[in-house]
Amino acid sequence: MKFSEKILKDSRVKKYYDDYIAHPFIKGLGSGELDRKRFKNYLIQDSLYLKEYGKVYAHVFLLTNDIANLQFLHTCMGVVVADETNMHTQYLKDYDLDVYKVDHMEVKPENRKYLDYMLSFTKTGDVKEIFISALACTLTYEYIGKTLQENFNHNLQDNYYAPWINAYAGEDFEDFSIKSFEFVDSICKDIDEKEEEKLIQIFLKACEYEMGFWDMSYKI
Ligand SMILES: Cc1ncc(CN)c(N)n1
Repeated sequence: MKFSEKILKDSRVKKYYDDYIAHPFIKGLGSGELDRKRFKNYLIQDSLYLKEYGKVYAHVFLLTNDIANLQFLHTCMGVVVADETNMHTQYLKDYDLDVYKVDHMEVKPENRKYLDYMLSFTKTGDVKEIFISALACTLTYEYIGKTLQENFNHNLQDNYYAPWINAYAGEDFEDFSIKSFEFVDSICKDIDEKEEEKLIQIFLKACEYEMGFWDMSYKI
């Protein structure tokens, strides 16, 4: 079995996925009833998150030598600092904000800790560890987007959060997620069980930080 399949089949990972779908912030996105103040809080923190998250991929880029993977890592940075950030820019207009104004705002501790966790692996220089620490970000959002699209399909046209849901449930993000898995499988093809478990622990810790991010966003 490929390592990416092992990650997805892991019962500890599945538990996080179920808990995200039950989270009030995520349920509110699906129903459209999430308080906009909470979403504003999320947008600000996530805009701050994305610009530093992009640097995690930039570190992997620097440690990579073959052109195919360099192209993929260039895409990763583009998804984060262009595509996702541009979506936030659209929403931020509703709050009389833009990413440049947000740039100088305070990074909340839950956000900072998650970023510092991922950035800590850039110091070890191990591509597998760095990339796996960043992977939960992509995979959990794809899962959340797709699940919300499936569960709330009947009322999405009037849902303020539909552009957010559709972006993460869409083909472009799915393609990004598939390519992320292919990259993981290529860099992890020779690892033993012990290293697999070490990397799964990193993935699980990132899942925990993702949950902390939803809690932080909901709390105002
Ligand atoms: C905190 C967080 N995690 C994941 C994603 C999706 N890239 C995001 N925008 N923000």
